[in-house]
Amino acid sequence: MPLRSGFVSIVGRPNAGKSTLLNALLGEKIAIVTHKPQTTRNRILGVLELPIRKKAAKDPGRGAAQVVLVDTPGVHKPSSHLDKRMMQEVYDALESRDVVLFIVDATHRLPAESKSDKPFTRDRKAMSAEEDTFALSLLKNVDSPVLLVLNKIDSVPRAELLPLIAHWSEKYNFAEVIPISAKKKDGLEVLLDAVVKRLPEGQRYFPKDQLTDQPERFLAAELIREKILMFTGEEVPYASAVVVEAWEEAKSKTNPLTKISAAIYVERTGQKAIVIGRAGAMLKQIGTAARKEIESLVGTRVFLELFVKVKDDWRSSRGFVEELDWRRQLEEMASKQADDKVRTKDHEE
Ligand SMILES: Nc1nc2c(ncn2[C@@H]2O[C@H](COP(=O)(O)OP(=O)(O)OP(=O)(O)O)[C@@H](O)[C@H]2O)c(=O)[nH]1
Repeated sequence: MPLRSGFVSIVGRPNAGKSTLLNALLGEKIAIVTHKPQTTRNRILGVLELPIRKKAAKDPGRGAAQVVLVDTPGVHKPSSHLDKRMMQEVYDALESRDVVLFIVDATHRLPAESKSDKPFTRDRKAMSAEEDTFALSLLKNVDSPVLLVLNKIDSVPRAELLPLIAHWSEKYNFAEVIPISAKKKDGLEVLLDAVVKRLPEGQRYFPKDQLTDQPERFLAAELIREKILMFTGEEVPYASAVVVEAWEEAKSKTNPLTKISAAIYVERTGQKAIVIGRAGAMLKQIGTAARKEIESLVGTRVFLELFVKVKDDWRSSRGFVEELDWRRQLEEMASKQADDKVRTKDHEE
């Protein structure tokens, strides 16, 4: 059976569980996850290699496939430059895709239910018709099949799923509806079957053993940002950005140590004080938690140095927001390396 391959974009409102789904499908953490909305800022590719699954009694089997998953920032109406950049990442991810997964949080109550006197718990917010309509509007020009993925079914009584499916199916002609729990890894095989059968036959886009297009250096920055999101409150998570400024590979083979130095940018001095904490306690907590995860990512001990810098209103600065884009940082690093090589050559001549 020939290989199937293609790009599959995961889109949906903030907090729907897109990054959790990406990590669950890959079996590795390549995207950070928090309970705070708008955690993901850039689109991230995850490459999933699927071997053949042989036919069995009740299983029609599945051919081999390479599924390139594209995680995207949550769909929201942009206000700052950062928001606009995040939404551009969503638009880019929707262009010429083979399949789109539109993921919704099944714990959100239907608008009709919201009017009832059932009390809402923190985890069961009402749907916002306006935000959902905005998210759906992005699918207007999508030619590829769109699957509706109802996530978080572990937290919703089964009986509540049918009205939810009816509600969404009225709004868009989804190719299929698939209930899952990304957190509990429930329904993922059914989802993959539905995806793979819609992919064209073709070559691999990435080498067989490549997991993501995002280099370790940038995932490390994301892991630091994840800890800031986890440990700080109020506006600080949204006003923070992390840039790895230096990365020194381990030299010793016997007891390898990777040295990393990263800057945490915030928008105001008050936020800087929060990130540093009393006697540096908060920064230490962020650093220790991030270091542990980076160590398991790179497979060596890690020395992590963190600095906190204030950049007034950086989210509204187009230039700075562009600089944060890791694809752009990568290009700049490559061109600097090329310049350095030329300079060394000049020197030798
Ligand atoms: N109960 C339950 N919670 C889930 C499930 N999937 C994700 N979550 C939780 O939902 C929250 C948001 O998950 P993310 O994966 O960061 O969501 P996202 O859509 O990538 O969010 P943004 O980056 O804001 O767009 C986290 O607290 C997850 O643990 C699920 O299947 N069940």
